[in-house]
Amino acid sequence: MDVTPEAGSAAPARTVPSGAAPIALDRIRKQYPDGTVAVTELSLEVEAGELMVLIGPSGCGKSTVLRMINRLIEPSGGRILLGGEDVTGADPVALRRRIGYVIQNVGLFPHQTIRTNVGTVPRLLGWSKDRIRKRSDELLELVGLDPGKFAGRYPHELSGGQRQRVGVARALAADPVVLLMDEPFSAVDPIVRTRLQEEFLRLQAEVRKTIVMVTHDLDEAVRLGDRIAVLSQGGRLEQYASPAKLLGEPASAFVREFVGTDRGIRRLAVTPVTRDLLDPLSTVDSTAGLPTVELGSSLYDALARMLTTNADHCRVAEGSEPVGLLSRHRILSIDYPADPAQ
Ligand SMILES: Nc1ncnc2c1ncn2[C@@H]1O[C@H](COP(=O)(O)OP(=O)(O)OP(=O)(O)O)[C@@H](O)[C@H]1O
Repeated sequence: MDVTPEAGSAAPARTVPSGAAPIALDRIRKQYPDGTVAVTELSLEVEAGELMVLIGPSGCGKSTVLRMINRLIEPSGGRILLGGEDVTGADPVALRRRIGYVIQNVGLFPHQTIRTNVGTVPRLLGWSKDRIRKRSDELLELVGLDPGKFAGRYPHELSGGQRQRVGVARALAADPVVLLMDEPFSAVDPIVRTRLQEEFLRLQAEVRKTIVMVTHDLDEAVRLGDRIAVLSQGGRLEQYASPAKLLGEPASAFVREFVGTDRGIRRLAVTPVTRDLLDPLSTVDSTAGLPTVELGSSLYDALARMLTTNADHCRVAEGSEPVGLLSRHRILSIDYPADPAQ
């Protein structure tokens, strides 16, 4: 992958992985001209290569925060640091070339081919035609679209899910140090959405960008986020934590209500199968016919396998080696730490 940093890029030497920069919001504020205070004062940091999700009720300021990072919205106060560099006063157009942006419904140019759409930022950066073409095709492949089939098509000749992938390819084309995504998967139906999320996780494992994603879907946040920031009205930070911590230890009544009554199920999705939960294989007369899950897969997956096969146990393996048995009963009787706020 082309990781040539753009002139003026300030990604510091310590940035790991290369091609991604940490973001720090330092007491940023936004008051719109009509007096609405969308973001009161928000400070948080996103590590290089981390996927951070912003979530909260409608109107709490998520999109405002996101758009202040690429200065589509000018902050009223505070600082934004990208790779340690204060970009609050930087030229917004140059800044946006270092920051990929993916929005709902993508916003592809309808009269340009898919390849031309993907090459938008490289063209602005003055890359040669050959390099743009090569890069566009590489990106299309990366998001699972065969360039031979799709590069010459126009946006209306693609499905919604395919267009969304083109949007991601376009945002990644000039190898930005940060990717901002505003409800990127919400315009597609739930099945396509789940598939796009899975593909996106695979893609992120490969490109390891620093990503800030806005969503209103808690399941999406839990599935995709390394950390989740829950905001309340006025862009107030209620909690900033890993999905497991957020579901397991909501920091306030607001967060507890926000993560909802079905958080028990969601916690199963973020809790791995570990050795301490296992019984010996000899607990049952025969393990033949039992479903098998990998050590480290989620309790949710293990339970789902047992329910669909009508089994009370599943075999747990590490690679090809069976290491123990996990029972339904064990999963359902896990004693999570008490919720401190209850
Ligand atoms: N241009 C504007 N002028 C005045 N107020 C605005 C403007 N844009 C947004 N707001 C207000 O700022 C607040 C935050 O809006 P924002 O779009 O950031 O919220 P959000 O959390 O992304 O909402 P949603 O989930 O509904 O998209 C809201 O009260 C909104 O009405």
